[in-house]
Amino acid sequence: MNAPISPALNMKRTASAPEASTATLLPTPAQLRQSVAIEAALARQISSQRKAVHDILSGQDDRLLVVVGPCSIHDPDAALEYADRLAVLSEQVSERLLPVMRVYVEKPRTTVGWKGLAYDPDLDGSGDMAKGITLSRELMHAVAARGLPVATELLQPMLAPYLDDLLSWVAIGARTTESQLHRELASDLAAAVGFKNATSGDVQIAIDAMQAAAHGHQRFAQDANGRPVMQQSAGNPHTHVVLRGGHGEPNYQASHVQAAVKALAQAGQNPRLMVDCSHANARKDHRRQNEVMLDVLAQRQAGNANLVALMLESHLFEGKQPLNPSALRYGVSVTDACIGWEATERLLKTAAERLG
Ligand SMILES: O=C[C@H](O)[C@H](O)COP(=O)(O)O
Ligand SMILES: C=C(OP(=O)(O)O)C(=O)O
Repeated sequence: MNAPISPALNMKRTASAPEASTATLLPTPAQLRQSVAIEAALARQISSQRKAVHDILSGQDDRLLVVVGPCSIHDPDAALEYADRLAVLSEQVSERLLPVMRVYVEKPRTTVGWKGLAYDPDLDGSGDMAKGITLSRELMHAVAARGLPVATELLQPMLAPYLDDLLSWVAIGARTTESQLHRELASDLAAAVGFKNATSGDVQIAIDAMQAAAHGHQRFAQDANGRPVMQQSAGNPHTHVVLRGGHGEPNYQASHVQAAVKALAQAGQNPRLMVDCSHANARKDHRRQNEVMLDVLAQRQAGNANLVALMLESHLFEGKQPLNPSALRYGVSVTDACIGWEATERLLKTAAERLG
């Protein structure tokens, strides 16, 4: 397939879709957890990295949590080159920052579009999900094995048991924070969860989500062998708001942060939060992530201790490209535009210096 994924192509696919729906069996979570197993030492590393994230969110560790990496993964080799570089940089800034790598294998779409490595690893609409979830788990394992904590957005609750033992931080995205299913899922995770404000800019839904996720829930789930179960979750006390702007308007400035912190305090929730330097906070222009980050650092230097975390969308090379499988540039995003590696390195070193 040579054509990029475009609305026209998606319409063509819909037109040629089979009249009756079809089903293809996938491996169970237990099968995949066995074939891509976590060794005891890696399990200990992930457990201590989760605790480090929890400690930042509770104010016991005053480092800055930085969730950084590609908008989406479409090429595991490029992702691993990125991980190698980030692992070296992490060592250099670890006194003041805790970098966590974005390994995003599912993408929520505003309408239609490529939905990520887990859904379509061959980037051609063939939808080889068995390969997609295997590659996703292998990649997360390889990133963790390089010593990096792994972050992802969990979108399809059924995918969580394939991946969640590898995760140190989880996003519930702007399009799903209000969803009861995603709040229930968050209540059952060991990793910390950041709830994004809505695409409209509504922050209250993220605060409501924190409240809902802190509770135990009885929820429909599948066990490791894929059987349906009634799962009783314990509730997740390690959640926070992510300010990502809304409807093209930023919400990272001091007045927005102050308003969010006040609303969190009124709801009796953790006031420590993350600013996403990308998305509507950057008005969808990746180059603006720089100014968002510098503003947030200045707020923190001015004494706002509730700004404990940042998110950056960054890849090996700057910008984005159309998803054309036969003409892809290596290390460039196929979803939202990202800053390149040099800018990423500069920003993380600047943050470490300013918070030193
Ligand atoms: O972070 C990525 C995108 O902003 C999100 O997946 C929505 O993408 P879309 O509006 O291109 O569908
Ligand atoms: C989809 C993302 O963000 P949001 O939910 O804020 O749009 C993302 O961070 O990749």
